[in-house]
This record gives sequence, C-alpha cells and structure tokens, in this order.
Amino acid sequence: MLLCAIATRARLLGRGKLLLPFPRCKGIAVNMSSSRAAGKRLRVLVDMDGVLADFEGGFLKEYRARYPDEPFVPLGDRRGFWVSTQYERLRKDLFEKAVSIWESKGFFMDLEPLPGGVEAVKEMARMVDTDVFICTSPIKHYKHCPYEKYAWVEKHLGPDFLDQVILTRDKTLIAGDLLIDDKPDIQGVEPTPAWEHVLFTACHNKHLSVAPSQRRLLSWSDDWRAVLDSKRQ
Ligand SMILES: Cc1cn([C@H]2C[C@H](O)[C@@H](COP(=O)(O)O)O2)c(=O)[nH]c1=O
Ligand SMILES: [Mg+2]
Repeated sequence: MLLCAIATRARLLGRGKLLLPFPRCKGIAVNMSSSRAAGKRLRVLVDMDGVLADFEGGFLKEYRARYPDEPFVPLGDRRGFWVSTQYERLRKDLFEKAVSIWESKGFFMDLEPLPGGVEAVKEMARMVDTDVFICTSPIKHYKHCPYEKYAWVEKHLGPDFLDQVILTRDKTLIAGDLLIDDKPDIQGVEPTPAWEHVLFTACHNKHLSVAPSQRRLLSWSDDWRAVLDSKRQ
C-alpha cells in the first residue's frame, strides 16, 4: 500500500527509476525495475554456456588438445546435459579429466560466441520495455570461472552489460518472464519459478522430446522476437 502510494506520487525517471517527490526524500532514487512494479516491462533471462558461449565446442577442442590419446565423445554423440557424466560412462577416470578442462584458467574466457547470440541480446536490450539479463551458473571451483564470465560479457557485450549479469547456482530464485536456457531440467528451491523456460537447442538436448507446453528456440536464427512478443501484455 505504502509503496503504491509512493509510486503514484513519484515521477518516473528514465528506465525504471523513481525519484521521490517528497522534500525529505529529494534525490533518493528507488529502483523500480521489476516488471511487476513497472507494469509492462518484459524481463528476459538469457543463459550463457550453451546459449551465448560455445561451452561444448570449447570443451571438446581443449580436451582433445590436452588428452589426444584418450577417447572422446563427438558433439553429434552427446547425450545428457552433463559432459562429465557421459565421459565417466566412457571410462571412470575420464570424469576428472573432463572437469579439469573447465576448471582451467582461460577456459570460460576463451569460449567462442554462438552464432547470432551476442547480436540478439544487444537487440533485445535496445527493445522498448524490455530488460535483458545474463543468467548463468558458475562452477564451484571459483578461482577463474566467475571472473572470466564477467570478462566474457565485457569483451563481447560491452562494459555497460556488466550491470546485467546474474551469477547464481539456483535460477529458480530469479524472477523473470522468460529464461532461455539449454538445460532441459532447471530445478532449485523454488518449485514454481516465475519464468517460462524456453529450451535452447544444443547438441546434448536436440534428441529430447519436450512437453507440448514447452517451447524451443532452435538457434539464434529462430524467431526469438516472436517468443518475446508472445509474453508481452
Ligand atoms: C556440461 C557441464 C557443465 N558444468 C558447469 C559449467 C557451467 O558453469 C554450468 C552450466 O551453466 P548454465 O548456466 O546452466 O549454462 O555447469 C559442469 O559443472 N559440468 C558439466 O558436465
Ligand atoms: Mg547453459
């Protein structure tokens, strides 16, 4: 109620900021960027590994360079989200070898952008009434990964985009209208996340049949604009 009263009396400033008109609150900006507060803004959460950054391709290239004599899984034979699990099935000790690749310095930083992803996210960010966030899970071996994820965003999307980065190991806690993500089952402590999960097609999930209610984005050449428009009020 109080917030409503404040919101009605406040003057809207630019992108979701309210400047309180009360003399004692002069100059205090309140962040009202949530779609609920702003009424009609669309909030899109975009995953990084497997959606913007080529985790699978980067992994295979590094793995083959480091372990040229070991068996490997061609991208066409990838099944299941976890690379480490599939390598472990190939031979038990390959689990650790796989993990050693993404725990290495430079792995996340050097991932190539997936075709069209960076351009799509930049375009989304320019759309009216649209907020876009990069929502990505860091590995628990935190020495390089969190830093490099920020550095990747700065390099490919620009320094202003650093404000849009959300690092979380539980995406169910993040509120948004859409989550574009290549992981088929996104679970966490929140049983009913706010977002609709749009499954981004990747080598490991392309064979899966999804529930009729679940939507797929086949690539960034697919009609992502229509998916966003379908969520606008
Ligand atoms: C395939 C695979 C991935 N990981 C890690 C690497 C990333 O930090 C996350 C995935 O993040 P996303 O936000 O869901 O894209 O998981 C891993 O630890 N083991 C694996 O096999
Ligand atoms: Mg992913």
